[in-house]
Amino acid sequence: MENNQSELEYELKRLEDTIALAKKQLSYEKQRNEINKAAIISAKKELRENTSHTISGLWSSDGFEALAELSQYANPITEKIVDYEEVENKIALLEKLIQSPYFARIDFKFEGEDMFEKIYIGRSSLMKDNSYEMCVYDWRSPIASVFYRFVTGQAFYDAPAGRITGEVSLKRQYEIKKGILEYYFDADVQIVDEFLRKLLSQNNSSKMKTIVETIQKEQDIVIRDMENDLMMVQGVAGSGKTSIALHRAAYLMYQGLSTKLSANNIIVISPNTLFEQYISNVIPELGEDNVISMVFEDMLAAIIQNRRIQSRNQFLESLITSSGYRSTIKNSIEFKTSHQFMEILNLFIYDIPYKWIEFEDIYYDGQFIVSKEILKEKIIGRKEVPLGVKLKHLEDFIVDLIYELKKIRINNLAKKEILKFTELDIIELYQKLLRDKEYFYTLAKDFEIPEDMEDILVYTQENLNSNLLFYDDATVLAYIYLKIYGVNEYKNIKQVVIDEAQDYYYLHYVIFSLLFENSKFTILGDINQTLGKKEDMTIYDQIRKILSKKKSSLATMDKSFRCTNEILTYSSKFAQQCMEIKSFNRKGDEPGIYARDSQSSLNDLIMTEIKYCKDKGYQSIALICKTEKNSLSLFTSLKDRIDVQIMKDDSTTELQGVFIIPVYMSKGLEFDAVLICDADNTNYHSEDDKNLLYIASTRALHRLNLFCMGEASSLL
Ligand SMILES: Nc1ncnc2c1ncn2[C@@H]1O[C@H](COP(=O)(O)OP(=O)(O)OP(=O)(O)O)[C@@H](O)[C@H]1O
Repeated sequence: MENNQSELEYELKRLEDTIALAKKQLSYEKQRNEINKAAIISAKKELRENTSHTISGLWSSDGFEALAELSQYANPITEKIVDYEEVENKIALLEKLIQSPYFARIDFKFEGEDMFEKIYIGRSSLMKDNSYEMCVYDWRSPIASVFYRFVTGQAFYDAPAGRITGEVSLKRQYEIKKGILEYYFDADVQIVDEFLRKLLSQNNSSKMKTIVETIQKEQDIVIRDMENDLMMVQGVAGSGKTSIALHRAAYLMYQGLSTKLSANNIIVISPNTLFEQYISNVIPELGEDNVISMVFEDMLAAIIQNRRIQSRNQFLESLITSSGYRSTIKNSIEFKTSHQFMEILNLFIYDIPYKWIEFEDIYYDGQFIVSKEILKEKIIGRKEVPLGVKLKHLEDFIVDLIYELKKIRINNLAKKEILKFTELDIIELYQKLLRDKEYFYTLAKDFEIPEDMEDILVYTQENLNSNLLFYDDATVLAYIYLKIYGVNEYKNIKQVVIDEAQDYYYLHYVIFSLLFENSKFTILGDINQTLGKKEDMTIYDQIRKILSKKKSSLATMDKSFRCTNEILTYSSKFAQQCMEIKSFNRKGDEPGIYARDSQSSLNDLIMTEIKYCKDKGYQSIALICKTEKNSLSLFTSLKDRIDVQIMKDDSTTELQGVFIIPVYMSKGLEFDAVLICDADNTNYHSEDDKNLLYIASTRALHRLNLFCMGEASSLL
């Protein structure tokens, strides 16, 4: 690319000045933290010296005074530590900034002004000393949106004070590494596309990367949306949904500076641990460290407590592999997470104090305290208070009555005995609901129930007797817990980001709405990547209804950035819900289907393909099988021939080198090359299997091939 010499000199000088400014600020911040550190050490010493004799006596009669004295010394230390950590964060940002201070520039003339201003945009901002003038603007600042949304000409952006209009005369992009300007180019649409194509052609790393330099206009609109309480995205595989989700979380953090949103106010919910680990670098790389990240099953486990829960991966494995039980498993989760069953549960929960709690007259030390009628009345009234809370109040009421009459505080053992009925065993209650068939069918009489309801009841009873809570029952129990005890956690959450939206069922969304009653939501999914159930666009209407937010919007993304043209065209035939899928026009090899008569000759072929991929320099080569069972058998036959890993439910290994992975675990991830290794007709024949093939084949960035022993799947 030719650059005018004086422009180049200008840019080199600009870079030098920016780095010098950042270095100066870095040295200032480092000095500040040396002082902070010394102050913390001396304050700690003071605390030790002045309070050591009282710390041991905290439980003595003058303990309270000692505690007050202790906090008098401890509080300033806490403040200094917070200050220290803040400066440490600044230091980390400046160190990154010195390596690569900005990636773009726009020349913008504000309406009514004569001169174009040069606006440099980087991953974080840099302010000139002793002024409010920006040397580099954060990519999340309002003016930076002009870079993502406009080419040269008239442009505008929305600032807190309102819409600002103006004109763009130049858009420039830079590649700066280790403080050195490698190149820059003035961007028109074609050149930007070319730049992006080169970027997308690179080989994969084991972790997801940031996309700040190339965020597309339609992605930027979602990332910066502050209008909607519920922002939904339906995007084809590889359209950047996860990227958008994470950049949006970082953007909301930045917005939080003005809206008092703190790190604890944003939660990103991941479908599983492997995915959580895969995306774990992005938000820190965007300069934000403390966004809460949670795996959905862990949230269920936190609500239910003390019971081991079947993971979604384990659930999918059993759904996919079990031939006899398959339809029962599928119908069971579909029914138990449906609106109908939720209504049945609501009737059941309403009934609990009438039918399932045995109130008793209370005696203490032989003396009558209170009648069961009074106790029941107290529980049945005040419908707006959750049952669990009322039972707790009842407990206090009885204890107080005893104290009034007997003037003694009862000990815990006696309390437990007296108050047996105020503690509910939710699992036992749920079992009763399913065991008492007459009662169950009475509650269900107005609702549509599945034809194999009897099988589902038997299947559930068996599962509840095992020491693992199955995924569907865990969902139901979490719902009952929340309805009975109310929500005590997540009260401070203001923004919830949910990826892989198509994987959650009706009741899951009800749980989200109970947990995060006052939050705003960003929900991203792809109906073509649904596993274990049928899904179409109505899922988004359902979500809208369940979360019932004032303002909501659904954006659709139809362009895939991940796969080559050939892979995308091939994968599209597995997409069941017709929607146009555009590719980024990146070329590659045609996917091939290779069948062999014996496993050993198939393995030889797979080995040849792996060698080819390695020679091409591919960093991540995924051998995808339908199930964990198939993965294990492939692993056994290859492990002595090649360095290969296997991904299982609890794997947290980096996704690098050659690995074998069941298709449902590969969701959301991507690999340089994909080999679908069991593409025969026994494994893939149904409509559900089509979705599996869609997911597996769209994981490939550059190369996709399918292998099978015997007859190839008729779906290929
Ligand atoms: N604007 C962009 N610039 C550069 N790369 C991008 C951009 N948008 C997406 N990508 C890249 O495309 C790939 C797919 O993105 P991502 O995983 O976010 O898509 P997705 O819609 O969540 O995919 P899936 O639903 O298949 O899991 C990633 O490698 C991501 O870095």
